[in-house]
Amino acid sequence: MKITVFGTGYVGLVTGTCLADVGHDVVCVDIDQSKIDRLTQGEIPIYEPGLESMVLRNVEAQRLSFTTDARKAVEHGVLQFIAVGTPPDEDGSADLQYVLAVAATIGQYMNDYKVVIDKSTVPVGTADKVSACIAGVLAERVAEFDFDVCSNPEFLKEGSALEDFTRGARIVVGTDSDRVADLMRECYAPYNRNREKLMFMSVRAAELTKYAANAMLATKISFMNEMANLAERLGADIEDVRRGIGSDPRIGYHFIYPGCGYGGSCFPKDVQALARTASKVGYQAELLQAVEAVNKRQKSTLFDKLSHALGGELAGKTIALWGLAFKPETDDMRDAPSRALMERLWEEGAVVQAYDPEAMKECRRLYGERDDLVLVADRVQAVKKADALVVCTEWKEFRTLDAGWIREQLSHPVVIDGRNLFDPEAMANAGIDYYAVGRGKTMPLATAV
Ligand SMILES: NC(=O)c1ccc[n+]([C@@H]2O[C@H](COP(=O)([O-])OP(=O)(O)OC[C@H]3O[C@@H](n4cnc5c(N)ncnc54)[C@H](O)[C@@H]3O)[C@@H](O)[C@H]2O)c1
Ligand SMILES: O=c1ccn([C@@H]2O[C@H](COP(=O)(O)OP(=O)(O)O[C@H]3O[C@H](CO)[C@@H](O)[C@H](O)[C@H]3O)[C@@H](O)[C@H]2O)c(=O)[nH]1
Repeated sequence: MKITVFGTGYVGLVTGTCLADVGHDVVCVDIDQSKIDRLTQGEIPIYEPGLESMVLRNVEAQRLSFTTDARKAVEHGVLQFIAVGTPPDEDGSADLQYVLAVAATIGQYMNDYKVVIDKSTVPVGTADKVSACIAGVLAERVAEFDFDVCSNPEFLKEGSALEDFTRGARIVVGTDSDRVADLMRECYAPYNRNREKLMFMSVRAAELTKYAANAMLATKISFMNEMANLAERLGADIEDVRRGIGSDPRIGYHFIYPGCGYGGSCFPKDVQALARTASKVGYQAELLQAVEAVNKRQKSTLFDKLSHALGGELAGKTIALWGLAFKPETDDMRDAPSRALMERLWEEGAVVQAYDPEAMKECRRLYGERDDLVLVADRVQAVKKADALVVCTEWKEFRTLDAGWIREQLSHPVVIDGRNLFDPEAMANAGIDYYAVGRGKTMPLATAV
C-alpha cells in the first residue's frame, strides 16, 4: 500500500519503518529539514535499538524515503498517518497545533481519496477537529475530495519500540466506516497473522483508550511509589511487598516497580491532559490528579534523601549521577527524574558529574556548556572525586557495583538509588549510607510506628 507518515520522531519513524519492512511503500515527511537530511544520509536522529539497520534496509530496498516536500508526501499515500507531537499546552491540555497543521497540509494538497489516521495521542474529539480542518481547507480550494479520519493510537514504549510495534498486544482502530476498516485491515495484515489483534471501535472510544491505558499504567506506578514511601516509614522492604502482590495474577508484576517517579514524553503529559479533558466536561478526575501529585513528589525524593544524607550542605559538592535518560535503552530525557534532580542541585550550588550510555548528547543539547555540568565518558569517571552517588536510570551496566570500591571513591559514603538496584545489606556492610526507594536507610520519620 502507498503510505505517508507525518512526523519522523519516535512514533513516526518507527511506524513508517515497520510498515515499509512488511512491503508497503512508505514516504515519511517532516518539517525539520536537518532531521530529514540526516535520515536521507542514513543517520538516525534518535537512539532506538534495532531501528538503524531496519531503516537502512528499507531505504536500500526503496520502500522507505524521507522528504520535507509536503505536496509530494500527501499525493503519495492513500493512508496518511499523523504522528507529530502533542505537547502540553499552558494549562496541561494537549496542544493540537502540530496535528491541525498537518490536517491543513493534507487538505491543501489532497488529490484523491485519503484516509487520515490520528496516530498521535490526541484528546477525545480531535478526529472531528481534524475532519473540520481538512473540510475547511478543501472548501477554500473549492475542491471536492472524499476523505475519512480515523483514530489508531500507538502503544509502543521507547527502548522496545520495534518489538512493541510489530508484536504489540492490540491494534486499536476507531472508525465507523467499512471502507476505512478494510484499508486498515490491509495495512496491518502482516502484523495480524498469529491472532486477531485488530480492535475496531468508535473514534471516541479509540481516542480515550490511549489515555486510559497510560493513565492506568501511571496509576500503578504512583500507587507503588506511595506504598514504597509508606514501607520506608513502617520498616518494611518494598521489594518483598512487590513480589508479594505481583504474584497475584489479578495484580501482576508489570509496572509495579517503585522508583524516582515516571518520566518520558507520555505519562506525565497524558495524565495531565486527561485530567484537563475531564474538567472541561465538568468532571473532577481526583484519582488522576493524585497520580500526578504523587509522581511530582516522588521526583523530589532523590534530592530530599541526598540533602538529608549530606546534612543539607550541597553548595560546592560534586554529585555523581548514573543515568540521565528517563528509562534505559533510550536517549530521551523528556520529563526525566534526572532533570528535576540536576536542576535542584544547581539551585543549591552543587556540581553534577554525570554519565549515561546514550543521553549525553541530549543532555548537552538541553543544558549547554556550564561549569556545574560535567559529562564524563563512563560510570567510573562519574564517581571519581565525587562526594556522593545518585542512580537515576537502571541501565544494565549500572546493575553491578563494587561497594568497597565505591566507598573508597566517594568523599561521603552516600549512595542514593532511585531504582532499587543494589542489596541494602551489602551496602550497609561496606559502610555506605544507602538510601533506596522503600528500602535501605530511611530519613528521620515524623511519626514512628
Ligand atoms: N514517544 C513515544 O514513546 C510515544 C508512544 C506512543 C504515542 N506517542 C505519541 O505520538 C506522538 C508523537 O510522539 P513522538 O515522541 O514521536 O514525537 P517527537 O517529538 O519525537 O516527533 C514529532 C515529529 O513531528 C515533526 N513535525 C511537527 N510538525 C510537523 C508537520 N507539520 N509535518 C511533519 N512533521 C512535523 C517534528 O519535527 C518531529 O520530528 C505524540 O502525540 C505522543 O504522545 C509517543
Ligand atoms: O514499573 C515501572 C514501570 C515504569 N516506570 C517508569 O515509567 C516511565 C515510563 O516508562 P515506559 O512506560 O516503559 O516508557 P514509555 O516509552 O514512556 O511508554 C509509555 O508511554 C507510551 C507513550 O504514550 C505508551 O505508548 C507506552 O505504552 C507506555 O508504556 C519511565 O520513567 C519508567 O522509569 C516505573 O517507574 N515503574
